[in-house]
Amino acid sequence: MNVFQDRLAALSLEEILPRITAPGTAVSMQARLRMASYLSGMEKSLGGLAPMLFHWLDICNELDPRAPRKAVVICCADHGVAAEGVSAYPQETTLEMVRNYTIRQGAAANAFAACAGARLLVDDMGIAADTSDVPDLFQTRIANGTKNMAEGPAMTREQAENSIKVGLLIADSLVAQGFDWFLPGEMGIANTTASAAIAAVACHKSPEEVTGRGTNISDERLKKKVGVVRRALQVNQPDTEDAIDILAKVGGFEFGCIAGIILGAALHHKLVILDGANCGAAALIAWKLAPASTAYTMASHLGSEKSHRYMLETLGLQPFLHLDLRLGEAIGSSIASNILESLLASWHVLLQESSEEMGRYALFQLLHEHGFGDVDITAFPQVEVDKDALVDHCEMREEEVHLTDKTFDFYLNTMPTPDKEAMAACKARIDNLTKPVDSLGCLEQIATELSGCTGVERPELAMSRTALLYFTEKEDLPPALERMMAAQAAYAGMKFAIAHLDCAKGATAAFDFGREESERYATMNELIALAADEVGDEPRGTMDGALRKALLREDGTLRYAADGFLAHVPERYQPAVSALLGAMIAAAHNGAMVLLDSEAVQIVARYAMKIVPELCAYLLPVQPQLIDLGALLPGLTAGCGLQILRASLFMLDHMKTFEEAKVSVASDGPGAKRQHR
Ligand SMILES: O=C(O)c1ccc[n+]([C@@H]2O[C@H](COP(=O)([O-])O)[C@@H](O)[C@H]2O)c1
Ligand SMILES: Cc1cc2nc[nH]c2cc1C
Repeated sequence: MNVFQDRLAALSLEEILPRITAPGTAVSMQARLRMASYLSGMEKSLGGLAPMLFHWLDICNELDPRAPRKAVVICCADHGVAAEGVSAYPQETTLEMVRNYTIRQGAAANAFAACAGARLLVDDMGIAADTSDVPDLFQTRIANGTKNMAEGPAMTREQAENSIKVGLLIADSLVAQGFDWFLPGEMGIANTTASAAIAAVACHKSPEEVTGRGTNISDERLKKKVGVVRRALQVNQPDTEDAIDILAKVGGFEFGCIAGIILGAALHHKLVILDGANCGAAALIAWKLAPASTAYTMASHLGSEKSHRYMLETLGLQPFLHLDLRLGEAIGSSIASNILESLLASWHVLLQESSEEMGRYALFQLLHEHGFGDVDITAFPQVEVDKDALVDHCEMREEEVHLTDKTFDFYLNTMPTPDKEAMAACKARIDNLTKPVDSLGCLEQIATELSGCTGVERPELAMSRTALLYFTEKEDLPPALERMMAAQAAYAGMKFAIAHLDCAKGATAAFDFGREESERYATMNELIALAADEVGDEPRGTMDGALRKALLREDGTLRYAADGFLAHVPERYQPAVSALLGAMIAAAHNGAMVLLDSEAVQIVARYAMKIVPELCAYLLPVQPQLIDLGALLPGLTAGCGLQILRASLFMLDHMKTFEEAKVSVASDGPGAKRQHR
């Protein structure tokens, strides 16, 4: 049964596709000007986030859009090629997972859609089993699974077109329900064999270059899978220039549906945040049908499937999350949506603040001079933000600071170590959550590390209280900047503390200041985020560069022994470096995990780990390890790191085990040893 059956014949792709055109750029031009005027040169500090924000403003054609309403759509289908033994799981896993999404609600898609505040829609595009008894399943089935593409076409041309039309109709329905951002995902045993074949054709690559491990299969099975992809291409000879031909011969119904959702989003000026390689394969189909559709998409992460890199290159998209994901289910896109949403919220606050500060006339003049005189700057809704409630200001004490009873030796001798038992139990549970083993990559690692720091087998979301400690020598931060940082921190759920350094007091006093403030916040927070900015009269954003130059060799290794490295730090940065050192040691000593905001903070942390090796287990570097945005605005990167960490806690909290959800476990690859029911 397909709820759209009666409407499919009336839709004509030939009529619809030419209507897809790229968004304009007028709004982002206005936004760029405003940002430049508000942040007076600091707009570069947003790194790659600003272009993402502008991208959405252009798509929706609004300078100050509302908070986005998000829909995750999981398109499910089976694949005849599963008969070739290309997956680590049996075909019935597709149906079992559909029950998991809808009835037990214990899959990754449930956890991460909740984390993103998104509505979850689960769609049957072609499961090879009866799903009539599954509640809340959107019935849009094209057929009971595709045919085995290693023996002939996976589907007919008509079925391929219909799967795209279903996606278009789903997009229409999402628009009618008021959704702004679409996050398509998929589930279907053996579908990474199909997406590899699509990538080989669309990106002009060999089967070896694009065939990955999917559900984490063994070397032996991977070899076989490469052969199956090769055979599918030889048998079918898909026409590179004909997207429908590619989809029909080596695709799957869920790929067609996602391609349709992308095309529909483009028609309605909505944003699609792409997920892993399977979404990439669908985006390639949409791109071949209507190249402008790609302008309505955004990449989230670079997944572990080999084809993903080539797909994004072909589409001209830049992923910014590096979480070693190999799952699908809109996991990367859910996290990305939170990060983009947080910037959108800060942008909104910035618009409010700055229009008050600069005066409407001055703003109007500025815009007018640049040819945007017709912008209605009075049209932005007002938000009430109590600035004082958002920011703590911490000052160094007036009297001369002495080392208190907690000496450096005291910290060194009493540093805690992570709870190995809790970590092992946490990891064993994660291995048995309903997903291919290790498929949530860094998220699994972060959750396990937090378990070690807290000594709790299953840390809860409530255990991610975070204080952002931002060390600065500046007396007066530009108000718009402070407001933006405060908004960003508030949105990420971090207590924002500005710790004012008085450099005249010297490095030892700064160390004590750092350690005391950090200790104070660590008693109330499980996480301490550490940020600092440039000091002295250097141009902005130079502390990273200065420390890199002073403390690292060309190849990125540490230049000095830990003992006395401070003497090699340029004098003006010594207080900040000392304060950071004190803060990270004191935080870890109190069992708090430390989020490292910038490259400078990371360099300090690498020296700190040489002094106190136990620190390693308590530190969470964010950029470029997890997120690659080049963002410099203090706290922004740490805030993104916190969103990633929180996502991992949603995983622990919401996901069910194979046993609990009655899902089949792996029979191949590393999962075969570690998963059981
Ligand atoms: O989209 C991805 O990047 C991705 C990477 C690895 C695995 N998957 C998921 O794993 C399943 C397909 O894996 P396989 O080994 O059965 O082809 C399917 O349900 C996908 O959602 C998805
Ligand atoms: C095997 C398996 C494959 C998946 N693909 C997306 N989610 C999944 C969950 C499981 C359990």
